[in-house]
Amino acid sequence: SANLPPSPPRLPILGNLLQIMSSLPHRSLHSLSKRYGPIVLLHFGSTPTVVVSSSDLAEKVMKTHDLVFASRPRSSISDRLFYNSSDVAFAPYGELWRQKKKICVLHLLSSKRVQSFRLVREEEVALLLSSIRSSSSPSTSSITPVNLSEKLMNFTNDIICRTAMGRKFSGKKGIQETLREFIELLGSFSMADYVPWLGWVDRLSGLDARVKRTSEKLDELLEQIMEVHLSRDREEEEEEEEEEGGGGGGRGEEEDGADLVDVLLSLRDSDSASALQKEAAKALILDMFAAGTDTTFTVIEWTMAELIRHPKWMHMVQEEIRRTAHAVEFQGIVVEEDIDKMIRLRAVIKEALRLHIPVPLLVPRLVTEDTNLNGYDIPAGTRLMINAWAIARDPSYWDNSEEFYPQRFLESSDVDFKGQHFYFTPFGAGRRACPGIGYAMAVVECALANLLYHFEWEIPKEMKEEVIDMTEAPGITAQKKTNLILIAKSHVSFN
Ligand code: HEM
Repeated sequence: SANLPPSPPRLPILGNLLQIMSSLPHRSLHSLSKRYGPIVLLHFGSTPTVVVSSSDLAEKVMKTHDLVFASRPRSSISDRLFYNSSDVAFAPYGELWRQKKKICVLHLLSSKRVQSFRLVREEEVALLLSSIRSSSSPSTSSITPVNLSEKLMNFTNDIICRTAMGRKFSGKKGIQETLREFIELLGSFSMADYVPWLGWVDRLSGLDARVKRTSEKLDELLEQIMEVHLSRDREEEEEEEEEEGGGGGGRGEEEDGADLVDVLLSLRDSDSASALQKEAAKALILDMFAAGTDTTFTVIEWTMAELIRHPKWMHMVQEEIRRTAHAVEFQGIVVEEDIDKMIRLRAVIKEALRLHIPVPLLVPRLVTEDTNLNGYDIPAGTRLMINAWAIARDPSYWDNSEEFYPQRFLESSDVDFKGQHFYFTPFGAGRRACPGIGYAMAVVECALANLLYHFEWEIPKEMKEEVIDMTEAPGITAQKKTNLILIAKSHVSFN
Protein backbone atom coordinates (compact mmCIF):
# COMPACT_ATOMS: atom_id res chain seq x y z
CA SER A 1 0.00 0.00 0.00
CA ALA A 2 3.06 2.28 0.17
CA ASN A 3 3.19 5.17 -2.27
CA LEU A 4 6.66 4.53 -3.68
CA PRO A 5 8.50 6.93 -6.02
CA PRO A 6 8.25 6.35 -9.79
CA SER A 7 10.39 3.47 -10.91
CA PRO A 8 11.59 2.52 -14.41
CA PRO A 9 11.21 -1.08 -15.60
CA ARG A 10 13.90 -3.44 -14.34
CA LEU A 11 15.55 -6.71 -15.29
CA PRO A 12 15.06 -9.85 -13.23
CA ILE A 13 17.90 -10.38 -10.67
CA LEU A 14 20.00 -7.39 -11.76
CA GLY A 15 17.15 -4.87 -11.52
CA ASN A 16 18.46 -1.49 -12.71
CA LEU A 17 22.10 -2.33 -12.03
CA LEU A 18 23.12 -1.54 -15.59
CA GLN A 19 22.31 2.14 -14.93
CA ILE A 20 24.77 2.35 -12.05
CA MET A 21 27.33 0.15 -13.75
CA SER A 22 27.33 2.39 -16.83
CA SER A 23 30.61 4.21 -17.15
CA LEU A 24 29.14 7.58 -16.10
CA PRO A 25 26.24 6.82 -13.73
CA HIS A 26 25.55 10.49 -12.91
CA ARG A 27 24.70 11.03 -16.58
CA SER A 28 22.53 7.94 -17.00
CA LEU A 29 20.70 8.75 -13.73
CA HIS A 30 20.21 12.32 -14.95
CA SER A 31 18.54 11.01 -18.12
CA LEU A 32 16.25 8.84 -15.97
CA SER A 33 15.29 11.82 -13.80
CA LYS A 34 14.34 13.80 -16.90
CA ARG A 35 11.93 11.03 -17.78
CA TYR A 36 10.60 10.00 -14.36
CA GLY A 37 11.00 13.15 -12.29
CA PRO A 38 13.38 14.35 -9.55
CA ILE A 39 12.82 11.35 -7.29
CA VAL A 40 13.24 7.89 -8.76
CA LEU A 41 13.24 4.45 -7.14
CA LEU A 42 15.70 1.98 -8.65
CA HIS A 43 16.64 -1.55 -7.71
CA PHE A 44 20.31 -2.35 -7.80
CA GLY A 45 20.08 -6.11 -7.61
CA SER A 46 17.98 -6.69 -4.51
CA THR A 47 18.81 -3.26 -3.03
CA PRO A 48 16.19 -0.51 -3.35
CA THR A 49 17.85 2.84 -4.04
CA VAL A 50 16.23 6.25 -4.31
CA VAL A 51 17.96 8.87 -6.43
CA VAL A 52 17.07 12.54 -5.89
CA SER A 53 17.92 15.17 -8.50
CA SER A 54 16.48 18.50 -7.36
CA SER A 55 17.69 21.18 -4.99
CA ASP A 56 14.43 21.03 -3.06
CA LEU A 57 14.80 17.29 -2.41
CA ALA A 58 18.52 17.62 -1.65
CA GLU A 59 17.57 20.15 1.05
CA LYS A 60 15.01 17.76 2.54
CA VAL A 61 17.62 14.97 2.65
CA MET A 62 20.61 16.97 3.91
CA LYS A 63 18.80 19.49 6.13
CA THR A 64 15.11 18.98 6.94
CA HIS A 65 15.31 15.21 7.60
CA ASP A 66 19.11 15.03 7.90
CA LEU A 67 19.09 12.57 10.81
CA VAL A 68 17.04 9.95 8.94
CA PHE A 69 19.53 10.05 6.04
CA ALA A 70 22.76 10.39 8.05
CA SER A 71 23.96 6.79 7.87
CA ARG A 72 25.93 5.01 5.14
CA PRO A 73 25.11 1.67 3.57
CA ARG A 74 27.61 -1.11 4.29
CA SER A 75 30.07 -1.79 1.53
CA SER A 76 32.09 -4.97 1.47
CA ILE A 77 35.04 -3.13 -0.09
CA SER A 78 35.21 -0.30 2.44
CA ASP A 79 34.63 -2.79 5.27
CA ARG A 80 37.80 -4.60 4.27
CA LEU A 81 39.89 -1.54 3.40
CA PHE A 82 38.88 0.63 6.37
CA TYR A 83 39.06 -1.88 9.23
CA ASN A 84 35.39 -2.77 9.23
CA SER A 85 34.51 0.79 8.14
CA SER A 86 35.87 2.24 11.37
CA ASP A 87 36.81 5.44 9.54
CA VAL A 88 34.52 8.48 9.18
CA ALA A 89 33.42 8.52 5.56
CA PHE A 90 32.04 4.97 5.39
CA ALA A 91 31.09 4.45 9.04
CA PRO A 92 27.43 3.98 9.94
CA TYR A 93 25.87 6.88 11.84
CA GLY A 94 26.25 6.53 15.62
CA GLU A 95 28.28 7.55 18.64
CA LEU A 96 31.59 6.22 17.29
CA TRP A 97 31.12 8.06 13.98
CA ARG A 98 30.21 11.24 15.89
CA GLN A 99 33.39 11.10 17.99
CA LYS A 100 35.59 10.53 14.94
CA LYS A 101 33.90 13.28 12.95
CA LYS A 102 34.58 15.58 15.88
CA ILE A 103 38.24 14.60 15.79
CA CYS A 104 38.32 15.48 12.07
CA VAL A 105 36.60 18.83 12.51
CA LEU A 106 38.37 19.96 15.70
CA HIS A 107 41.82 18.42 15.33
CA LEU A 108 42.70 17.05 11.91
CA LEU A 109 41.10 19.55 9.55
CA SER A 110 40.44 22.64 11.69
CA SER A 111 41.40 25.99 10.15
CA LYS A 112 44.30 26.24 12.59
CA ARG A 113 45.60 22.87 11.48
CA VAL A 114 45.13 23.75 7.79
CA GLN A 115 47.10 26.92 8.47
CA SER A 116 49.86 24.86 10.11
CA PHE A 117 50.37 23.02 6.81
CA ARG A 118 51.04 26.23 4.94
CA LEU A 119 54.76 25.59 4.67
CA VAL A 120 54.15 22.14 3.17
CA ARG A 121 51.77 23.63 0.59
CA GLU A 122 54.20 26.35 -0.35
CA GLU A 123 57.15 23.97 -0.61
CA GLU A 124 55.20 21.53 -2.75
CA VAL A 125 53.88 24.31 -4.99
CA ALA A 126 57.45 25.56 -5.50
CA LEU A 127 58.49 22.00 -6.42
CA LEU A 128 55.56 21.75 -8.85
CA LEU A 129 56.60 25.00 -10.56
CA SER A 130 60.20 23.96 -10.89
CA SER A 131 59.23 20.53 -12.19
CA ILE A 132 57.08 22.20 -14.89
CA ARG A 133 59.95 24.53 -15.75
CA SER A 134 62.45 21.74 -16.10
CA SER A 135 60.11 19.56 -18.19
CA SER A 136 59.29 22.50 -20.45
CA SER A 137 62.83 23.59 -21.18
CA PRO A 138 65.07 20.79 -22.24
CA SER A 139 68.39 21.57 -23.89
CA THR A 140 66.85 22.49 -27.26
CA SER A 141 65.28 25.89 -27.87
CA SER A 142 61.76 24.51 -28.43
CA ILE A 143 59.34 24.16 -25.52
CA THR A 144 58.22 20.63 -24.72
CA PRO A 145 54.56 20.23 -23.71
CA VAL A 146 54.07 19.14 -20.09
CA ASN A 147 51.69 16.47 -18.89
CA LEU A 148 50.01 18.76 -16.38
CA SER A 149 47.58 16.05 -15.22
CA GLU A 150 50.42 13.77 -14.20
CA LYS A 151 52.26 16.55 -12.39
CA LEU A 152 49.13 17.64 -10.54
CA MET A 153 48.36 14.08 -9.48
CA ASN A 154 51.86 13.72 -7.99
CA PHE A 155 51.54 17.12 -6.35
CA THR A 156 48.23 16.36 -4.59
CA ASN A 157 49.49 12.91 -3.56
CA ASP A 158 52.67 14.37 -2.09
CA ILE A 159 50.82 17.05 -0.15
CA ILE A 160 48.37 14.61 1.40
CA CYS A 161 51.12 12.11 2.24
CA ARG A 162 53.28 14.78 3.87
CA THR A 163 50.48 16.32 5.89
CA ALA A 164 48.89 13.02 6.91
CA MET A 165 51.91 10.77 7.37
CA GLY A 166 54.83 13.12 7.58
CA ARG A 167 56.55 11.97 4.40
CA LYS A 168 55.95 11.47 0.71
CA PHE A 169 56.51 8.41 -1.40
CA SER A 170 57.59 9.82 -4.74
CA GLY A 171 60.08 7.39 -6.21
CA LYS A 172 58.72 4.51 -4.09
CA LYS A 173 56.99 2.72 -6.92
CA GLY A 174 55.54 -0.14 -4.87
CA ILE A 175 53.89 2.17 -2.32
CA GLN A 176 52.55 4.49 -4.98
CA GLU A 177 51.00 1.55 -6.82
CA THR A 178 49.34 0.35 -3.60
CA LEU A 179 47.90 3.82 -2.92
CA ARG A 180 46.60 4.07 -6.51
CA GLU A 181 45.08 0.59 -6.34
CA PHE A 182 43.40 1.61 -3.06
CA ILE A 183 41.69 4.59 -4.74
CA GLU A 184 40.70 2.48 -7.74
CA LEU A 185 39.16 -0.17 -5.51
CA LEU A 186 37.01 2.44 -3.79
CA GLY A 187 35.37 3.13 -7.15
CA SER A 188 34.93 -0.59 -7.94
CA PHE A 189 31.65 -2.38 -8.03
CA SER A 190 31.15 -5.37 -5.74
CA MET A 191 28.39 -7.76 -6.78
CA ALA A 192 28.17 -9.10 -3.19
CA ASP A 193 26.74 -5.75 -2.05
CA TYR A 194 23.84 -5.86 -4.46
CA VAL A 195 23.07 -9.51 -5.20
CA PRO A 196 24.61 -11.39 -2.24
CA TRP A 197 24.16 -14.85 -3.75
CA LEU A 198 26.19 -13.74 -6.77
CA GLY A 199 29.09 -12.77 -4.47
CA TRP A 200 31.24 -15.50 -6.09
CA VAL A 201 31.49 -13.19 -9.13
CA ASP A 202 33.81 -10.97 -7.03
CA ARG A 203 36.07 -13.96 -6.42
CA LEU A 204 36.12 -14.98 -10.06
CA SER A 205 36.79 -11.42 -11.28
CA GLY A 206 39.78 -11.16 -8.94
CA LEU A 207 38.20 -8.28 -6.98
CA ASP A 208 38.33 -10.11 -3.65
CA ALA A 209 42.01 -10.95 -4.08
CA ARG A 210 42.86 -7.34 -5.03
CA VAL A 211 41.06 -6.00 -1.95
CA LYS A 212 42.82 -8.49 0.31
CA ARG A 213 46.25 -7.77 -1.14
CA THR A 214 45.80 -4.01 -0.97
CA SER A 215 44.43 -3.96 2.57
CA GLU A 216 47.38 -6.07 3.78
CA LYS A 217 49.92 -3.81 2.09
CA LEU A 218 48.24 -0.69 3.41
CA ASP A 219 48.18 -2.08 6.93
CA GLU A 220 51.88 -2.89 6.75
CA LEU A 221 52.61 0.65 5.56
CA LEU A 222 50.49 2.28 8.28
CA GLU A 223 52.04 0.10 10.98
CA GLN A 224 55.50 1.18 9.87
CA ILE A 225 54.52 4.84 9.80
CA MET A 226 53.01 4.70 13.27
CA GLU A 227 56.04 2.88 14.61
CA VAL A 228 58.37 5.51 13.16
CA HIS A 229 56.31 8.25 14.83
CA LEU A 230 56.18 6.44 18.15
CA SER A 231 59.88 5.68 18.30
CA ARG A 232 60.71 9.26 17.33
CA ASP A 233 58.42 10.51 20.14
CA ARG A 234 60.09 8.12 22.58
CA GLU A 235 63.55 9.36 21.59
CA GLU A 236 62.47 12.99 21.90
CA GLU A 237 60.94 12.33 25.30
CA GLU A 238 64.10 10.65 26.51
CA GLU A 239 66.21 13.55 25.29
CA GLU A 240 63.92 16.05 27.01
CA GLU A 241 63.98 14.05 30.22
CA GLU A 242 67.74 14.04 30.19
CA GLU A 243 67.89 17.76 29.50
CA GLU A 244 65.10 19.04 31.75
CA GLY A 245 63.99 16.13 33.87
CA GLY A 246 60.48 16.22 32.39
CA GLY A 247 58.80 14.43 29.44
CA GLY A 248 57.22 16.19 26.42
CA GLY A 249 53.74 15.48 25.16
CA GLY A 250 54.49 14.35 21.57
CA ARG A 251 54.29 16.52 18.51
CA GLY A 252 50.55 16.63 18.04
CA GLU A 253 50.13 19.32 20.64
CA GLU A 254 52.39 21.72 18.82
CA GLU A 255 50.96 23.61 15.91
CA ASP A 256 53.94 23.46 13.59
CA GLY A 257 55.68 20.37 12.34
CA ALA A 258 52.96 17.94 13.47
CA ASP A 259 51.41 15.70 10.84
CA LEU A 260 48.04 13.98 11.24
CA VAL A 261 49.57 10.78 12.63
CA ASP A 262 51.19 12.91 15.35
CA VAL A 263 47.84 14.51 16.10
CA LEU A 264 46.06 11.16 16.31
CA LEU A 265 48.76 9.71 18.56
CA SER A 266 48.57 12.72 20.85
CA LEU A 267 44.81 12.21 21.24
CA ARG A 268 45.14 8.63 22.50
CA ASP A 269 44.90 9.59 26.14
CA SER A 270 42.30 12.29 25.76
CA ASP A 271 38.50 12.10 25.89
CA SER A 272 38.44 11.01 22.27
CA ALA A 273 40.28 7.79 23.10
CA SER A 274 37.33 5.44 22.78
CA ALA A 275 36.94 6.40 19.14
CA LEU A 276 40.64 6.08 18.62
CA GLN A 277 41.56 2.48 18.87
CA LYS A 278 44.64 1.86 16.77
CA GLU A 279 42.65 0.52 13.82
CA ALA A 280 40.33 3.50 13.82
CA ALA A 281 43.35 5.82 13.75
CA LYS A 282 44.71 3.94 10.74
CA ALA A 283 41.30 4.07 9.07
CA LEU A 284 41.17 7.85 9.61
CA ILE A 285 44.54 8.32 7.92
CA LEU A 286 43.29 6.26 4.98
CA ASP A 287 40.18 8.47 4.84
CA MET A 288 42.33 11.58 4.48
CA PHE A 289 44.16 10.00 1.58
CA ALA A 290 41.05 8.54 -0.09
CA ALA A 291 38.92 11.65 0.31
CA GLY A 292 41.59 14.25 -0.26
CA THR A 293 43.73 13.32 -3.25
CA ASP A 294 41.69 12.71 -6.42
CA THR A 295 39.03 15.21 -5.39
CA THR A 296 41.51 18.06 -4.96
CA PHE A 297 43.44 17.05 -8.08
CA THR A 298 40.33 16.97 -10.22
CA VAL A 299 39.28 20.52 -9.28
CA ILE A 300 42.68 21.93 -10.30
CA GLU A 301 42.72 19.92 -13.52
CA TRP A 302 39.19 20.91 -14.63
CA THR A 303 39.78 24.56 -13.75
CA MET A 304 42.88 24.63 -15.96
CA ALA A 305 41.00 22.79 -18.74
CA GLU A 306 38.12 25.31 -18.62
CA LEU A 307 40.49 28.27 -18.59
CA ILE A 308 42.45 27.04 -21.60
CA ARG A 309 39.15 26.75 -23.48
CA HIS A 310 38.09 30.23 -22.35
CA PRO A 311 41.06 32.52 -23.06
CA LYS A 312 39.10 35.61 -22.03
CA TRP A 313 38.76 34.24 -18.48
CA MET A 314 42.32 32.96 -18.49
CA HIS A 315 43.49 36.46 -19.29
CA MET A 316 41.17 38.13 -16.73
CA VAL A 317 42.20 35.86 -13.89
CA GLN A 318 45.91 36.08 -14.73
CA GLU A 319 45.63 39.85 -14.79
CA GLU A 320 44.06 39.79 -11.32
CA ILE A 321 46.65 37.41 -9.88
CA ARG A 322 49.62 39.34 -11.30
CA ARG A 323 48.19 42.65 -10.11
CA THR A 324 47.43 41.37 -6.60
CA ALA A 325 50.36 39.06 -5.83
CA HIS A 326 52.62 41.60 -4.10
CA ALA A 327 54.67 39.18 -2.03
CA VAL A 328 55.78 37.14 -5.02
CA GLU A 329 58.68 39.50 -5.61
CA PHE A 330 60.25 38.56 -2.26
CA GLN A 331 58.98 35.04 -1.72
CA GLY A 332 59.11 33.60 -5.26
CA ILE A 333 55.57 32.26 -5.04
CA VAL A 334 52.08 33.70 -4.69
CA VAL A 335 51.20 33.55 -0.99
CA GLU A 336 47.92 33.04 0.81
CA GLU A 337 47.46 36.59 2.14
CA ASP A 338 47.42 37.82 -1.47
CA ILE A 339 45.24 34.95 -2.70
CA ASP A 340 42.57 35.97 -0.18
CA LYS A 341 41.96 39.12 -2.25
CA MET A 342 41.53 37.32 -5.61
CA ILE A 343 37.81 37.36 -6.26
CA ARG A 344 38.00 36.38 -9.93
CA LEU A 345 40.13 33.36 -9.09
CA ARG A 346 37.51 32.28 -6.53
CA ALA A 347 34.69 32.75 -9.07
CA VAL A 348 36.53 30.70 -11.68
CA ILE A 349 37.14 27.85 -9.21
CA LYS A 350 33.50 27.86 -8.13
CA GLU A 351 32.32 27.70 -11.74
CA ALA A 352 34.69 24.81 -12.53
CA LEU A 353 33.44 23.04 -9.39
CA ARG A 354 29.83 23.60 -10.47
CA LEU A 355 30.30 22.12 -13.93
CA HIS A 356 32.58 19.32 -12.76
CA ILE A 357 31.33 18.20 -9.38
CA PRO A 358 34.26 16.00 -8.29
CA VAL A 359 32.09 13.33 -6.61
CA PRO A 360 28.99 13.67 -8.81
CA LEU A 361 26.67 11.42 -6.74
CA LEU A 362 28.20 12.46 -3.38
CA VAL A 363 28.61 9.50 -1.01
CA PRO A 364 25.56 7.19 -0.68
CA ARG A 365 23.29 7.49 2.38
CA LEU A 366 21.18 4.87 4.12
CA VAL A 367 17.62 5.58 5.25
CA THR A 368 17.36 4.51 8.89
CA GLU A 369 13.63 5.13 9.54
CA ASP A 370 10.50 4.94 7.38
CA THR A 371 10.05 8.41 6.03
CA ASN A 372 8.31 10.48 3.39
CA LEU A 373 9.80 12.66 0.67
CA ASN A 374 7.48 14.83 -1.45
CA GLY A 375 4.54 12.54 -0.68
CA TYR A 376 6.44 9.34 -1.49
CA ASP A 377 7.08 6.66 1.13
CA ILE A 378 10.72 5.72 1.62
CA PRO A 379 11.11 2.61 3.74
CA ALA A 380 13.97 2.18 6.23
CA GLY A 381 16.86 0.25 4.66
CA THR A 382 16.60 2.04 1.30
CA ARG A 383 19.82 3.51 -0.06
CA LEU A 384 19.76 7.11 -1.18
CA MET A 385 21.89 8.98 -3.68
CA ILE A 386 21.95 12.68 -4.44
CA ASN A 387 22.76 13.55 -8.04
CA ALA A 388 24.61 16.77 -7.16
CA TRP A 389 26.05 16.88 -10.67
CA ALA A 390 22.57 17.06 -12.24
CA ILE A 391 21.40 19.65 -9.69
CA ALA A 392 24.41 21.90 -10.34
CA ARG A 393 23.43 22.02 -14.02
CA ASP A 394 19.70 22.35 -13.51
CA PRO A 395 18.45 25.26 -15.68
CA SER A 396 15.79 26.13 -13.09
CA TYR A 397 18.56 27.38 -10.78
CA TRP A 398 21.27 28.37 -13.23
CA ASP A 399 21.06 30.60 -16.32
CA ASN A 400 22.91 29.09 -19.28
CA SER A 401 23.56 26.20 -17.00
CA GLU A 402 25.84 24.25 -19.36
CA GLU A 403 28.13 27.22 -20.02
CA PHE A 404 31.36 28.07 -18.22
CA TYR A 405 30.36 31.52 -16.97
CA PRO A 406 32.27 32.53 -13.78
CA GLN A 407 30.64 35.96 -13.91
CA ARG A 408 27.57 34.42 -12.23
CA PHE A 409 29.61 34.04 -9.02
CA LEU A 410 30.92 37.59 -9.22
CA GLU A 411 27.34 38.84 -9.52
CA SER A 412 26.08 36.64 -6.65
CA SER A 413 29.20 36.27 -4.56
CA ASP A 414 27.24 34.96 -1.58
CA VAL A 415 26.38 31.72 -3.43
CA ASP A 416 28.81 29.27 -1.96
CA PHE A 417 29.55 25.54 -1.73
CA LYS A 418 29.59 25.26 2.05
CA GLY A 419 26.26 23.51 2.36
CA GLN A 420 23.81 26.42 2.56
CA HIS A 421 22.78 26.44 -1.12
CA PHE A 422 21.34 23.07 -2.04
CA TYR A 423 21.63 23.69 -5.78
CA PHE A 424 25.43 23.69 -5.34
CA THR A 425 26.71 21.02 -2.97
CA PRO A 426 30.02 19.60 -4.25
CA PHE A 427 30.99 18.91 -0.61
CA GLY A 428 27.58 17.61 0.51
CA ALA A 429 25.80 19.29 3.44
CA GLY A 430 24.45 18.62 6.93
CA ARG A 431 25.85 16.09 9.38
CA ARG A 432 27.69 14.12 6.73
CA ALA A 433 29.17 17.16 4.97
CA CYS A 434 32.83 17.08 3.98
CA PRO A 435 35.09 18.28 6.80
CA GLY A 436 37.96 18.87 4.33
CA ILE A 437 36.67 22.00 2.54
CA GLY A 438 39.21 24.36 4.11
CA TYR A 439 42.08 21.95 3.52
CA ALA A 440 41.07 21.32 -0.11
CA MET A 441 40.48 24.96 -1.03
CA ALA A 442 43.82 26.02 0.46
CA VAL A 443 45.61 23.53 -1.83
CA VAL A 444 43.49 24.30 -4.90
CA GLU A 445 43.84 28.08 -4.60
CA CYS A 446 47.57 28.01 -3.89
CA ALA A 447 48.25 25.68 -6.83
CA LEU A 448 46.10 27.58 -9.33
CA ALA A 449 47.25 31.07 -8.33
CA ASN A 450 50.85 29.97 -8.86
CA LEU A 451 50.32 28.03 -12.07
CA LEU A 452 48.51 31.02 -13.53
CA TYR A 453 50.96 33.60 -12.24
CA HIS A 454 54.16 31.92 -13.37
CA PHE A 455 53.23 30.56 -16.80
CA GLU A 456 51.49 31.44 -20.03
CA TRP A 457 49.53 28.34 -21.02
CA GLU A 458 48.94 27.18 -24.58
CA ILE A 459 47.51 24.18 -26.33
CA PRO A 460 50.12 22.24 -28.33
CA LYS A 461 48.89 22.41 -31.93
CA GLU A 462 49.05 18.66 -32.46
CA MET A 463 47.01 18.02 -29.28
CA LYS A 464 44.08 20.34 -29.81
CA GLU A 465 41.54 17.49 -29.89
CA GLU A 466 42.64 15.88 -26.60
CA VAL A 467 42.85 19.13 -24.67
CA ILE A 468 39.46 20.32 -25.80
CA ASP A 469 37.98 16.89 -25.11
CA MET A 470 36.02 17.39 -21.87
CA THR A 471 34.82 13.80 -21.51
CA GLU A 472 34.89 12.36 -18.00
CA ALA A 473 36.62 9.12 -17.08
CA PRO A 474 34.62 6.48 -15.19
CA GLY A 475 35.29 6.22 -11.43
CA ILE A 476 34.15 7.56 -8.07
CA THR A 477 35.57 11.00 -8.92
CA ALA A 478 34.75 12.49 -12.32
CA GLN A 479 38.20 13.20 -13.72
CA LYS A 480 39.08 14.31 -17.21
CA LYS A 481 39.38 11.24 -19.43
CA THR A 482 42.36 12.49 -21.41
CA ASN A 483 45.42 14.02 -19.80
CA LEU A 484 45.80 17.76 -19.90
CA ILE A 485 48.99 18.27 -21.89
CA LEU A 486 49.89 21.92 -22.31
CA ILE A 487 52.73 24.22 -23.23
CA ALA A 488 53.91 26.28 -20.25
CA LYS A 489 55.95 29.37 -21.11
CA SER A 490 57.59 30.99 -18.11
CA HIS A 491 56.11 34.40 -17.41
CA VAL A 492 58.62 35.66 -14.90
CA SER A 493 61.89 34.03 -13.95
CA PHE A 494 63.24 34.32 -10.42
CA ASN A 495 66.37 32.33 -11.06
C1 HEM B 1 37.69 19.35 -3.68
C2 HEM B 1 37.90 18.45 -2.76
C3 HEM B 1 36.84 17.65 -2.06
C4 HEM B 1 35.56 17.36 -2.43
C5 HEM B 1 34.83 17.81 -3.68
C6 HEM B 1 34.98 16.55 -1.39
C7 HEM B 1 33.68 16.05 -1.40
C8 HEM B 1 33.13 15.28 -0.40
C9 HEM B 1 31.78 14.77 -0.42
C10 HEM B 1 30.79 14.95 -1.55
C11 HEM B 1 31.58 14.07 0.72
C12 HEM B 1 30.29 13.35 1.15
C13 HEM B 1 29.31 14.37 1.69
C14 HEM B 1 27.93 13.82 2.00
O1 HEM B 1 27.72 12.63 2.15
O2 HEM B 1 27.02 14.68 2.11
C15 HEM B 1 32.82 14.15 1.47
C16 HEM B 1 32.99 13.56 2.70
C17 HEM B 1 34.20 13.56 3.35
N1 HEM B 1 35.36 14.23 2.99
FE1 HEM B 1 35.61 15.39 1.36
N2 HEM B 1 35.90 16.35 -0.40
C18 HEM B 1 37.06 17.01 -0.77
C19 HEM B 1 38.23 17.07 -0.06
C20 HEM B 1 38.46 16.46 1.14
C21 HEM B 1 39.70 16.50 1.86
C22 HEM B 1 40.94 17.27 1.41
C23 HEM B 1 39.55 15.73 2.97
C24 HEM B 1 40.52 15.44 4.07
C25 HEM B 1 41.81 15.64 3.99
C26 HEM B 1 38.18 15.22 2.95
C27 HEM B 1 37.64 14.41 3.92
C28 HEM B 1 36.33 13.95 3.91
C29 HEM B 1 35.78 13.07 4.93
C30 HEM B 1 36.52 12.53 6.16
C31 HEM B 1 34.44 12.83 4.58
C32 HEM B 1 33.42 11.97 5.33
C33 HEM B 1 32.45 12.82 6.14
C34 HEM B 1 31.35 11.97 6.79
O3 HEM B 1 30.96 10.93 6.26
O4 HEM B 1 30.85 12.40 7.84
N3 HEM B 1 37.56 15.69 1.83
N4 HEM B 1 33.74 14.90 0.78
